[in-house]
Amino acid sequence: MLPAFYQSCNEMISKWDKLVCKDGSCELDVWPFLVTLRSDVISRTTFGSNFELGKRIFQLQTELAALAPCKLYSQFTSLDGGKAAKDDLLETTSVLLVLTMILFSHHQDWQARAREEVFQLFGNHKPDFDGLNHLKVIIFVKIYAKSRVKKISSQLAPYLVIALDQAIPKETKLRNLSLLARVQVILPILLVHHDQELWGDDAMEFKPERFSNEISKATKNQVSFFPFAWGPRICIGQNFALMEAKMALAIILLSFSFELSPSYVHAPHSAGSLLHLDDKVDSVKKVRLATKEYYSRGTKCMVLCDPTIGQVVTEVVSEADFRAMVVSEAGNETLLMGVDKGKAVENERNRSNIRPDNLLLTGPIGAKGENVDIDRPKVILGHAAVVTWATESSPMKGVKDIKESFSFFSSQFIGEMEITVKSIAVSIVMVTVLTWIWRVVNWVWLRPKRMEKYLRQQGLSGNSYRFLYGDLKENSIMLKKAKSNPINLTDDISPYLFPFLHKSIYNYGKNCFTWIGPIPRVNIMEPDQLKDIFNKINDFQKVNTNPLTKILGTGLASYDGDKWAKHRKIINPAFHVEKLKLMLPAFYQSCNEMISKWDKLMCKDGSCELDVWPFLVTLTSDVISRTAFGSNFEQGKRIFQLQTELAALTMQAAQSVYIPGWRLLPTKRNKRMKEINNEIQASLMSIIKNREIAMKAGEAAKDDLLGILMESNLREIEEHGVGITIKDVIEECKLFYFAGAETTSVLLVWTMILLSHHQDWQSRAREEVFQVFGNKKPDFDGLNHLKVVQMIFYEVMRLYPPVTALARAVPKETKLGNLSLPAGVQVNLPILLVHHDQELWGDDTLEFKPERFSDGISKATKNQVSFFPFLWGPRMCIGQNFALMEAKMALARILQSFSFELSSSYVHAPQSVITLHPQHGAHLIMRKL
Ligand code: HEM
Repeated sequence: MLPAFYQSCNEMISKWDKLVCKDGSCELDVWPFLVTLRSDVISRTTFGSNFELGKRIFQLQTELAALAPCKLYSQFTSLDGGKAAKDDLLETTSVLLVLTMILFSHHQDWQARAREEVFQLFGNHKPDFDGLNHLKVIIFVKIYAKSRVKKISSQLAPYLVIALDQAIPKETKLRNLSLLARVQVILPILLVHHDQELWGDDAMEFKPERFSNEISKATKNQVSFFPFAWGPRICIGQNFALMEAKMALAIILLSFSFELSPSYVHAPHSAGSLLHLDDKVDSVKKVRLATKEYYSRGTKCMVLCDPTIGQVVTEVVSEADFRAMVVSEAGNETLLMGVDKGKAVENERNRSNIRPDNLLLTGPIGAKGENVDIDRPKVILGHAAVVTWATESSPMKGVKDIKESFSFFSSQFIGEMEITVKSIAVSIVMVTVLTWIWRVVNWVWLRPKRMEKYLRQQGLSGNSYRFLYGDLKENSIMLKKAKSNPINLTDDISPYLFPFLHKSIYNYGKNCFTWIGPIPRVNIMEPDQLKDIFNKINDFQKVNTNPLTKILGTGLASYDGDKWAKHRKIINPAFHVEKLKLMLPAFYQSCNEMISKWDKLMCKDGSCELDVWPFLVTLTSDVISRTAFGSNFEQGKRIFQLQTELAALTMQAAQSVYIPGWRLLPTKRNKRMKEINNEIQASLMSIIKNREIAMKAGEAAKDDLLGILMESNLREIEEHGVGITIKDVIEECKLFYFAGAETTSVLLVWTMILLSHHQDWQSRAREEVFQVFGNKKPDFDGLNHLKVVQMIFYEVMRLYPPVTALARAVPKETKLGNLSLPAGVQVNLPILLVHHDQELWGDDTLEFKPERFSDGISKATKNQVSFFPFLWGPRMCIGQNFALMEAKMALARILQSFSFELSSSYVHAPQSVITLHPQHGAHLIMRKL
């Protein structure tokens, strides 16, 4: 970065060269040049461009600082914002340099020593890095500022006032002090730097020799010098700033000598949180400042008056400074500059009398000035000052009537401020509205059309995009129509469940695309492409269509990336086979309760007609209640009912176009969903809290899903410092409920329906169960040996997969085989359609033939990704073994106790409500064995 420093410094020196008069000297206000230098260096080193290019940004920032000091204020008090850091950088080094020049002007001996050192090291050569590191005399002291000014000392002596404040978030011990939460501590850097107890009687004197033996010697190893702050949050740009300042000063010293101009007014002050120098007049060679500079530039200026004598008494401050004061301090205690009556001056000639020790503080000035009690200003020290307004054309000299001057100020200045603020507000609203219009137009039209063109170029086909709704309307009409026609058990259910997709595939081929509102979804049915999608979980992410659906459960199933990996790692142990064994009694108990209920419903002839669907739903939710929470279903019943209701509402919501922000509207559905969610959260929270209390009381972690999850989380925290939060645990529990109960009851119900229809397979399954267990209680090993039952389950899930289709989002342009998918599209993974695909499964694909799986899945699929009821790859269902074990236990107990067949009242109507439900239930004739 050194060349950038050098170039910027040289540019400044060249400008000064041009300003020098014939006698080789000139009077110059160096401050603006040093500010420009600073922003030039920042522009070059940050953006690689020169200042001219960044000038606009810089101008805008300066204007912003003037108009919105409150904003700046807050930015600086929390030193975390990036912008704050940048503004910091812009100001601080210029302040350091200007004060160094002022002090060197006043202490010519040190200026000479510094110049000597620079000449010795560089002669007339360009300063280099090593040389700059060897500059010892140039020591910068006590002049660094970076936070908001908190207090101004009455003896606003030589340098700048500076303090850092630190908020205390919780009650904290500070040595022998106990500080309450929210108290703030002020670290008055300036006062510490000037403290006689720390620095001796000559604390206020300019003596760079203090630092001849490094800072630690000068401070006697105490924390008494911290212009760059101290500790872990020490200014990150310290070296940058010092190197830049050394370079600038070296070049200045090599080119010029300087002294104070007689018109120099020493008045360091601060505006907002930044340190500015007021009329910082310095001289280069023989100097004289153009005090009139503000006037000659035509800039409006402020004049400070002494209210007691009603006269203009002091120098101009910049308009920006004044705006800052007015806006930020309205109604609050205000810091204004004025003069002590005794030292007040009556005319311009004596302006130079204004010294820092004449400064005083005044009280509130009111929002628009109206409330100022001119007669009794709240004077903290000395006399109040009132600010009036002057322009080049009407400089307000010798204002007699303060009230007059004040109303002048109110009408002119505030009026102007209001207009400016109004026009800025209007511009902001306009820009915001235009941006939103652009976004909406892009979202509903331009982007979909762009993507459509791209997809067609890939050889993909589908309907042309229709405004906003895409294919949704047609889809919903077709779905309604399909539902009105009853189907038989042997019919293909895909046109019934997905009539629109079915038609699209028929019209455009398997790789067609459909429109989910303005988002195109490419259908993928080719096993290799599916494999790629399942493996590349970061390229193909979970779809984030409707935030409403998140209410159902955000847990593991909805995360991506690191969060997913972490949660999966913590939850995995809960589904370990060893843990499954421990859950078997819970499975057994729940199944037995169901069987007992059925027993009680039997008529005298030992048979009855029964809709088994609600019983199976109760069974699986009972199992998940017991295994997840160690409590029985009755306790979790409410949660389960609510989850079911929530699923139905979510499905409704997911079928309409997703409009951002819609879910926040207080529609009946949205309100109900929120209510349900809150109740579920509260119930789960109480279960988890009770568990925590028990664990704290020394009870061993339970062997249920929640206990194992909490234990695994604790282990993760011990090993890696962070685990998941209670809120996360709640989300995972909600997910267990939904993913664990719904899916398995669906598997069981279709199994019973299909076994009713295929009595031969029912007999074979029962035979196997009796062979393995007789009438005994099914055990873990035995369940693992149920081969026919396993084949039946696979075939049921092939024909009736509980999860019928999934989608994935494509966040960035991605290759998939020979396809290139643009960012923003989605891929559709139609599990059911792939499971029924004749090309993959043969002509008998729609037939119920469990024997396909007699040699396992890989043989049945010929090692292709053509069967994935639990998905495939790293995101495969975590509860697969749990579900299969539970289903085996249930079917074994049912087969041991009953035979069953379809009732004549059974209506075949599979319905996709997230999972594949039997719309009209499962009416069977059950016979006691
Ligand atoms: C027959 C029963 C089940 C079927 C067919 C099934 C199916 C699936 C499918 C297809 C996925 C992938 C979803 C996606 O990535 O979009 C999945 C994920 C998941 N399932 Fe299951 N599931 C069943 C039972 C269970 C059970 C009993 C539990 C827990 C008690 C469970 C817990 C989960 C979880 C936590 C995930 C998310 C995994 C991840 O994203 O890493 N599932 N399941």
